[in-house]
Amino acid sequence: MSTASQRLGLASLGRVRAGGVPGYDPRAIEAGIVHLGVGAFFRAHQAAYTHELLQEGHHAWGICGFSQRSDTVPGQLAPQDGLYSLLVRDAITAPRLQVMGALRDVRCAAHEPETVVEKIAAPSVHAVTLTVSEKGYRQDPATNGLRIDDEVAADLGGQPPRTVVGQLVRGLQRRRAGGGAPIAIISCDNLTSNGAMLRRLVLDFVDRLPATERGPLGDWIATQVAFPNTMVDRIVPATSERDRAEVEELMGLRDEGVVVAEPFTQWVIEDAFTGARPPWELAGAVLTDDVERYERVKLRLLNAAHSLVAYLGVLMGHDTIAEAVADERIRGAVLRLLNDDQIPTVTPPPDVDLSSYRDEVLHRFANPALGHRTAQVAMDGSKKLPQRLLGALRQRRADGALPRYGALLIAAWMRALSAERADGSIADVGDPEGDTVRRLLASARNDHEAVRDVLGIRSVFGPDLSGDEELVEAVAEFYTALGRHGVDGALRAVGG
Ligand SMILES: NC(=O)c1ccc[n+]([C@@H]2O[C@H](COP(=O)([O-])OP(=O)(O)OC[C@H]3O[C@@H](n4cnc5c(N)ncnc54)[C@H](O)[C@@H]3O)[C@@H](O)[C@H]2O)c1
Ligand SMILES: O=P(O)(O)OC[C@@H](O)[C@@H](O)[C@H](O)[C@H](O)CO
Repeated sequence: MSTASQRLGLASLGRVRAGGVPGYDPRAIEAGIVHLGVGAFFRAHQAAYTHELLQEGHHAWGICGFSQRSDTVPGQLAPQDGLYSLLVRDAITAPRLQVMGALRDVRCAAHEPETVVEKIAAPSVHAVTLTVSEKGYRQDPATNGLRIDDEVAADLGGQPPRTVVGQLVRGLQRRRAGGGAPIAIISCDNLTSNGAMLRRLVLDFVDRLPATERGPLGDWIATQVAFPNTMVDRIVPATSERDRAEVEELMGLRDEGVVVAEPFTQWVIEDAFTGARPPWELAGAVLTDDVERYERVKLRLLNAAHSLVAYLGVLMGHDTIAEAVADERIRGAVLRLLNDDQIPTVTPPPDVDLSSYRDEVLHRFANPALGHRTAQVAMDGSKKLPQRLLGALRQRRADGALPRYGALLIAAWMRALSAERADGSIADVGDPEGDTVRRLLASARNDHEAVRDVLGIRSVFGPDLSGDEELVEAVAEFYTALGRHGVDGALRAVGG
């Protein structure tokens, strides 16, 4: 019974029954890193690399983490002194459990905006890492600059910062005023050129400040603040109550902050720093001048395939990615998407063989122990498809090819946002453009018009795709087939 177990924490660390515990004293660690967005991925990825550094004696690199909006994670971790366990699961071996001690302080930025600013400004901090999801950056796809909504406007007006970019700029502003030690801001979200994009948003915010407030801040950021691009990879599903119960059983202590991950992990970081940095290469990270090619392979192969598995899986009633990819029809479609439409658009780095990469991705998706839900991967498609699919799709169109499986992926996303369940209600996988898409679908006179209208959402599809008649026709064909004959019918149509 969970109520009988003592909670994981510094005082109970000696009673951990199974699994590794930190080989360092977490109380002796200094927080040289600030992290924004203490979600599941960060705890299984960047914090796990950092934990390895601490194991090696690099004790200046603990992490002070901030959740952005809700205090759920601080509520789970603060009573545990920042300790949590990582449960690594694969199909064959028994799960491996490790208690992580890198997170030395965890707070909610919405409740303590001033503390975020203070920590970013602290001279002992040399890096800020971020996993705030695609949405968290508030990029305006039309301009590639910042989308000025009410919260950004409030941050620009000098309110305690609520947005990620506002927090960064106010922290950097204070840092400069306090001596101006260089720092690295490291986006770890699945976005194309994530570092360059974040730098642009930060400088855009600075440009919009009143001149008296701005001063030479922009010039200082341009020279003293590094925004390395990164490619991050590890499949980390949302933690379930079953995961927590399993860890409690194994460890003999209750851990509310458990994260679950696959064994595979990869972190490629652009070697472009202006000051001290954590030596993450000691934990297996790759520092390179060429992140772009790794990132493109990952987004266009792994993430695009993930989205297709997720949407077809949702439509066919498969709850998990592993179940969906075990379905030969979905697996076949994913292989065609990769072979026909995506692989021709990437030039891999020298150490990556695309066929092996593709096969490994499918093998990773098939991991039945992860329980990664199709609905989780399907969420926020309008923010993900541009990175995963639309760049490759435009490239194929410029080459004169019609990426039919890419068109199927768009049609499946549209259907997943609007599919009718058995009880007549409309499925909603969660997407910032969900209401817009459903409104456009409801008002169109036919499927062709519906697709043209949806591809006319410029913030997702840019100014060009709704005018591509051949593409609109292909998406409409699969959209109709999905509606009339289900996934099987659409796969027959796309294969023909
Ligand atoms: N989970 C994975 O397998 C995985 C793998 C590679 C990369 N990533 C990246 O990490 C991100 C987070 O994934 P996760 O699994 O930790 O998800 P999660 O739901 O556990 O955490 C999401 C984090 O993003 C923050 N966030 C969400 N919307 C925001 C908004 N509008 N403004 C500010 N912050 C916001 C939340 O506060 C939370 O800290 C993904 O979006 C992706 O870019 C995840
Ligand atoms: O994290 P998201 O929501 O951007 O995308 C969902 C998954 O495709 C993604 O998290 C993958 O699991 C991950 O990118 C693997 O490294």
